[in-house]
Amino acid sequence: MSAPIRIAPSILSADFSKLGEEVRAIDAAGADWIHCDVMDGHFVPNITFGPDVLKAIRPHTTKFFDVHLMIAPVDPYVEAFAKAGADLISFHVEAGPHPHRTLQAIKAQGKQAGIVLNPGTPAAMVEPLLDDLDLILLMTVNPGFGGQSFIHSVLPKIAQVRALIGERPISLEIDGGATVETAPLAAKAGADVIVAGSAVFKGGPSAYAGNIAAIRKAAEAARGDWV
Ligand SMILES: O=C(CO)[C@H](O)[C@H](O)COP(=O)(O)O
Repeated sequence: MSAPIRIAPSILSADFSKLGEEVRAIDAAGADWIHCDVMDGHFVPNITFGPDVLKAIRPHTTKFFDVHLMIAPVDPYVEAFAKAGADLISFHVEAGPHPHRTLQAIKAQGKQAGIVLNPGTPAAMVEPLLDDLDLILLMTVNPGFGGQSFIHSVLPKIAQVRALIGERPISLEIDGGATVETAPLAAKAGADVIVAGSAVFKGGPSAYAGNIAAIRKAAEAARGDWV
């Protein structure tokens, strides 16, 4: 039996002038997780927010905070993001030479841990880490900006990672360019968590519930029976 598809709106596409309100709106609209994109202007060519902003929005929802660190180095900031309210912290395997050490640091904070692979990074990079992971995030755009187009050549890697996961309780998330057209392709290949920014936030708050429901319906209809 496959896990249900979860939709994780990326607040990168929210109105930053009223983030608390936006988080409440996507919670009410049916978001499963809240995806928080942290960018440092060094690992990726954009800057978003740090632990203080995460802490400020945390009281606005009880939903699962899925914190995606696009930063290097990672280890000096793990504790701050954990204390700010992250439920899961993911980081890029490309961000440093000691991913296993970083996973241990996240687990030591009592949080779930995830590893992220850029589109150009092979599936095999997750293999030595499988027993320590709660989530694998495959980027379907090059990280740094919302509103980019889904990179279709990542689809075979989604299937490869799904096969590597086997029966382990690891979520397989995709991030970037997810729409009602592309989310089903990812779900069919093996993804069970869909991050979507522009496709959720387009049209303003009155459209959020419809946008989330449409992505969920399309992905659920296409998903594979992986486990
Ligand atoms: O991590 C990200 C970019 O690095 C974003 O989460 C991602 O791009 C989502 O935005 P969109 O759905 O608009 O592509």
